Amino acid sequence: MTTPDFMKTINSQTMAAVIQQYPIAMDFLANYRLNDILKDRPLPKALDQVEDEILEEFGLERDDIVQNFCMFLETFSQTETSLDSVWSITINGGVNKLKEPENISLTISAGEIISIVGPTGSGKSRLLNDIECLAQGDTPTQRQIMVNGAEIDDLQRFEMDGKLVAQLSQNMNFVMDLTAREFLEMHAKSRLTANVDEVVEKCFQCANELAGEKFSEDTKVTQLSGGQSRALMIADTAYMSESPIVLIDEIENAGIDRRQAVLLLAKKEKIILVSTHDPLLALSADKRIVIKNGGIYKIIVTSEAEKRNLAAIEKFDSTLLMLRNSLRTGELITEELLEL
Ligand SMILES: Nc1ncnc2c1ncn2[C@@H]1O[C@H](COP(=O)(O)OP(=O)(O)OP(=O)(O)O)[C@@H](O)[C@H]1O
Repeated sequence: MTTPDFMKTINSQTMAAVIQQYPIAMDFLANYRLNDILKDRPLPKALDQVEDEILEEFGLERDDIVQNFCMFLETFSQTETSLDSVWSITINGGVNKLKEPENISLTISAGEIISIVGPTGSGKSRLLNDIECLAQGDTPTQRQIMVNGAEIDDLQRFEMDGKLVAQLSQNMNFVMDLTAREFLEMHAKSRLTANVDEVVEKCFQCANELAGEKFSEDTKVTQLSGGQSRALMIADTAYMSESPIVLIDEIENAGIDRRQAVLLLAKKEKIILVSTHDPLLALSADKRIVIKNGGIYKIIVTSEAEKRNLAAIEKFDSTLLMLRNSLRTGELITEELLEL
């Protein structure tokens, strides 16, 4: 929708209806100290009731406020629609740490899960960073990232900066002292989510399914464990983020149902790249990129035979999980326990 389209909506719909559709509208009103305007009528009519003094403070006429409001909504809605249309990215190879060419071109489509494996220090995070900054031959690897099969120019790179990729990194440090519900609500509103309560509820339930240890809506985010905060961010990314690409760095230590987390994100038609040392996660992906000496050394498509091995790996994994839980609860690790 463009500014003139928003103008029509704003003139014909009550502010209550506009706010319900675009909760971020409340932030705009708060900026102009207009939180308390009458919401049972369209904005121009509501502004008629506002004292001149308040408007003079900002040096604005009533018409300017309406115009600015429409532009504000247009800016936010554009961020949403332009990102809807990313259906693939292509990694064009550069060079490894020895400056040998990678000689590859890999296209990854929406809904695909790609794992990245390789020894510590081999360059897995570097590859994720190249994708995040939409490298154009200007990083140490000289890789080039294309979007929807086409090269991107500086302007597009700038416009997509920070919007294309949601990065779930190892450490989730929350700086604000909000409850889990307040945190989710804040995100829902700033992302123009239409039905805030419903989405917040879904996110919260999903985070609790993923997290080993349950938490309540009133738990402060600063008090969540590493695993719980990771689960909260994964649910938040799945249900609210418009970013078409999700990069996950080392999910295995997080104490959450990591396989379920990755499958959930893929179901949302996102492009998922997971850097991992974990066989369960690596084989859950459609393909895995093997990194050696800073370069893409192999791309392996997960075969049906490998997928069949997942069941056996899951069994090992649940034994390990059970051992971890026994340790945590102060039990002794006996031979009987290992034979279970
Ligand atoms: N092709 C390359 N050319 C030059 N430097 C590179 C290249 N690839 C990676 N590096 C550099 O090598 C270092 C280690 O890479 P990185 O941190 O990506 O490893 P990693 O595989 O993620 O390690 P870990 O498993 O320990 O997290 C970084 O400084 C990175 O910038």
